[in-house]
Amino acid sequence: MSVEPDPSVVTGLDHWRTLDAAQQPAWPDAEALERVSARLAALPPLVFAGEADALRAQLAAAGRGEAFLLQGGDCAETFAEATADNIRGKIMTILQMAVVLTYGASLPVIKMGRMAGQYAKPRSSDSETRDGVTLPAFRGDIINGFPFTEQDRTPDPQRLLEAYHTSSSTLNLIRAFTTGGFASLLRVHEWNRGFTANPAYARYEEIAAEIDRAIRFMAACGADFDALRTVDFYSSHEGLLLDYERPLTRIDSRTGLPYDCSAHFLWIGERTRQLSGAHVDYFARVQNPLGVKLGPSTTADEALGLIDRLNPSGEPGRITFITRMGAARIRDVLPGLVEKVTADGRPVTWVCDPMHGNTITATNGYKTRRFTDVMDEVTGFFDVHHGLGTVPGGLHMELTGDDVTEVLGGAEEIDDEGLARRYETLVDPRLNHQQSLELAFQVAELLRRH
Ligand SMILES: O=C[C@H](O)[C@H](O)COP(=O)(O)O
Ligand SMILES: C=C(OP(=O)(O)O)C(=O)O
Ligand SMILES: [Mn+2]
Repeated sequence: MSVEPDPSVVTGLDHWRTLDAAQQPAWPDAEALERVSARLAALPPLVFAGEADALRAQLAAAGRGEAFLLQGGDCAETFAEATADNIRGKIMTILQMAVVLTYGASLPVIKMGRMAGQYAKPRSSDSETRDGVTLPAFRGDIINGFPFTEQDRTPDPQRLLEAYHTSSSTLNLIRAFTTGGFASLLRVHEWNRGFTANPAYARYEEIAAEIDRAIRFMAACGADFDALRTVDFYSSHEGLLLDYERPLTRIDSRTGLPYDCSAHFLWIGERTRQLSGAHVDYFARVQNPLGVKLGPSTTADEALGLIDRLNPSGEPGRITFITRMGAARIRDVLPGLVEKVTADGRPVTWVCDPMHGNTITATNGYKTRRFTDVMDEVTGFFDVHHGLGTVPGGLHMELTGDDVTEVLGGAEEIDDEGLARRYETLVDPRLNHQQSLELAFQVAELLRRH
């Protein structure tokens, strides 16, 4: 039986069009956009509403300290990089980190990719100037192209369809890998043994050996490793480009309520979380679990206003606050915010993004981050929550499975010159495969100390 939606629910989904929408492209051809929207609206949803509900329940558990979220992937996915090797590398990295964190936290880890839709980027500047030529800034493959030509940089609505189809094939491979035996706990553990066998990472050997013993203990107890051959893996991206999110929003036949079926989880970015803006209005109306990024200037009133708008009834798991304060500021600014939000009583899940508050420019011009700053912010996040008796619910990372050189440091000691070796990101620097695993092992060490 299907439940018909209240007509006002459906008309409300277009209310954002009357509000200020930050960070949207200026499409040159409104009719072309309309044709694409109609096509997108007729295509199948990418995820099922029931999966988003299951994720909401798991995020609620993370908010209570009964699970831990690991969300990771590129800053900006690209169409060209949606290859089997790349997708496999990111999944492997996230699964390997998740095993280490499961052990470190003694909690189930919710696995989520910034994948299968992370194509739209907010930018500090609308334009870019090179050698006296000014063109629109690159806003992600779903909007325009990276090459610095007028044709590439002109927003093209056909890209929305390519984003949909690329997301669809990415998600298909994710589902195949995570349910077809590739993600089996024993295999992932073997990959981690391979990592710590490298002398460069010997300091993590102790935890790897402990995990090994734990797995042998499980085997001796008769654990059903066949049941551990599949994992749930959720998709997420920044809910930024409303011309994409609106046509992919569907009425759930079970409840008559709208879900944004472009991904399981959508987050509102630091630059688009204005209480009276289009993004907050739009996402308030869909049922998915939502994230909101909170930077160091966030006031308690803003955070409480976001709860009023996005989760007035205080449903557990509905809101995840992803704090990105910067290593230098987290210990000063996070406690007051967490205290005031906690006093409100409506639950939120607190997650740490240790990337976006720690971006610097290297001496040779590369946009980068220091591994030590990233780790310092994660440490500050755990310290603050432990100090307050609140729950550190997860990590939000920019990472890739490749051997890129975009973040400084780690055991490989990537330095300013080293960045040039393999700097491939089109927007923000990502931890490479090894740095991501190092981070997971260091977090496991940290959790052991706590
Ligand atoms: O991913 C985050 C933002 O899109 C990014 O940091 C903005 O970068 P910009 O300052 O280079 O525009
Ligand atoms: C744009 C991003 O982050 P923020 O909104 O926190 O700056 C991002 O996650 O890539
Ligand atoms: Mn980014």
